[in-house]
Amino acid sequence: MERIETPLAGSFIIRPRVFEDERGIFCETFKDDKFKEFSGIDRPFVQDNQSASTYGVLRGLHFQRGEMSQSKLVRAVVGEVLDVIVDIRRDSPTFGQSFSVRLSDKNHLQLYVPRGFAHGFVTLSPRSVFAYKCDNYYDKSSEGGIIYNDPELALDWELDASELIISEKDLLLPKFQDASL
Ligand SMILES: Cc1cn([C@H]2C[C@H](O)[C@@H](COP(=O)(O)OP(=O)(O)O[C@H]3O[C@@H](C)C(=O)[C@@H](O)[C@H]3O)O2)c(=O)[nH]c1=O
Repeated sequence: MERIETPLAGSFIIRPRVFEDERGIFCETFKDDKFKEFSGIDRPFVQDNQSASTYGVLRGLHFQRGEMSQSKLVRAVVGEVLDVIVDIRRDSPTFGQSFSVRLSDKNHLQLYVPRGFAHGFVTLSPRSVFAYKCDNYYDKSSEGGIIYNDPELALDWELDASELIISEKDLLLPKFQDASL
């Protein structure tokens, strides 16, 4: 298991060691001690989530505010997604900056999304199963979001707009400038 830097302060990628043989593959997907070493954070993950999506499904950009903010450790168990994060911590040197990485069942990469980041992903394969750990519970009243195609953020989702499948809720999200962070 190794830690790979991203340009956004506090966020990093985890690459597990993958063992391959005639049966398939094996890899460790989470180790508490390694995670603490990589993140420097001693806070337990308290909720695991999973979603399944078809090609073109875009979920995001989401975050929870204040005391209910969540850090997430995300990965694609099946298929491939483009995962996108935006640093929305006003006091951060990388405030407003974004980073994206392809996560797949081939590269086995995981992305650590710190508290104070907006997060989203789009499915690039026919189907994806996306799994993530959260260090705070889901709280509907703390949910916030930013519209995926905000012109200021100018995120590249790699697919044509006509291919995207987005929930009504996500299509109504505000621009970055108007979002209550
Ligand atoms: C996220 C979440 C949703 N739900 C419910 C609310 C709703 O009825 C249904 C679907 O919720 P959503 O449409 O918000 O699901 P989704 O769009 O997949 O939301 C997720 O998107 C990605 C990008 C994230 O970063 C996650 O933190 C989360 O916000 O599931 C829970 O019960 N617990 C949860 O933790």
